[in-house]
Amino acid sequence: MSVSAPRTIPLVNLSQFEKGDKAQREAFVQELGNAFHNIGFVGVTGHGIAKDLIDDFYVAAKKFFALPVETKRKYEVEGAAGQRGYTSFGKEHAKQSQVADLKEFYQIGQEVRDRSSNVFVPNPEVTEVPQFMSLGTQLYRSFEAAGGSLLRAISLYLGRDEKYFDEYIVDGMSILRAIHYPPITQEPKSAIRAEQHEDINLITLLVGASAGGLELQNTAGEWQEIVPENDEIVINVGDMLQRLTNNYLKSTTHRVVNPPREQWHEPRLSIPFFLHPRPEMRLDVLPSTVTDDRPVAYEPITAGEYLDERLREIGLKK
Ligand SMILES: O=C(O)CCC(=O)C(=O)O
Ligand SMILES: [Fe+2]
Repeated sequence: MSVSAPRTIPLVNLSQFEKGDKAQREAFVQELGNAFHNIGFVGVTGHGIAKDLIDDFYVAAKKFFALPVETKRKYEVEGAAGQRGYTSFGKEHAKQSQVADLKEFYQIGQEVRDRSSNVFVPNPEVTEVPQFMSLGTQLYRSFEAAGGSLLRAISLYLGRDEKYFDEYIVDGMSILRAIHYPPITQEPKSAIRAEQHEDINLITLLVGASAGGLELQNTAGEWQEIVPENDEIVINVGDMLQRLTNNYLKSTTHRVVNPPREQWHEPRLSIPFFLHPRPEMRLDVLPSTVTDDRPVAYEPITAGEYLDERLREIGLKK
């Protein structure tokens, strides 16, 4: 992107909320909240996620995806609906699409603080790339902390107690996903790297899209490219937060398009963190978001029930 090109999404600095004075914190809350209300996407700097950690995990993820497919398939975890371990190329598709995305991915899930109360399927250890899980787990914790901070600002924006989300995200169902979009070797029939979709979770934090291609659909229905700069991470609202706020905060449709033919040989690696609450969190619409113009749009449901429904729709759960 040239220096003068306008940004598609606003940019905010999280350290202004974490370390700033009252006025700076209030300004941050408004900027973040307005971005989530108007566009559903925002760029964040000052997020506290160490660049070295991202870079090192990136290297480990590349090593993992370079393994033979038979080796990678050892990490397909039975009964985990793709929520742990490896999901092979051509498996996941967007909910309205019959055609699978041009990607493979690896998902790391919650390691609960108190192992004796673990309700989740454990994460396998990747023996061929020993740093992969330790770096992934560290990155998971960093994302969880930055995401928790963003949700504190959103609680204030919604007029609630700052700690409203805190109890729900401790030991929540969040997922760190390393995605590999391999080089394209022949004209895809209709598939693109990631077909248009909305994320399921509360918010998504995305780092290191190693190449372009990420686009959001604006309210006029046009596709706009998102080009993060330097250490900026891209945050978007997912369907759970949209549902909780009765569509006041927007879960915006996005996709990853194929590059021009000259760049087909370039793979793309990205690392989204899908921040999910604990399964028992209720997603019933907040009464404060219901108005005459905005009547209740959704039935009451828990996060666990909602996730289950969505995993079936995208082909990860039978
Ligand atoms: O690869 C990307 O940049 C975005 C991927 C994405 O939107 C997703 O996995 O939900
Ligand atoms: Fe997404």
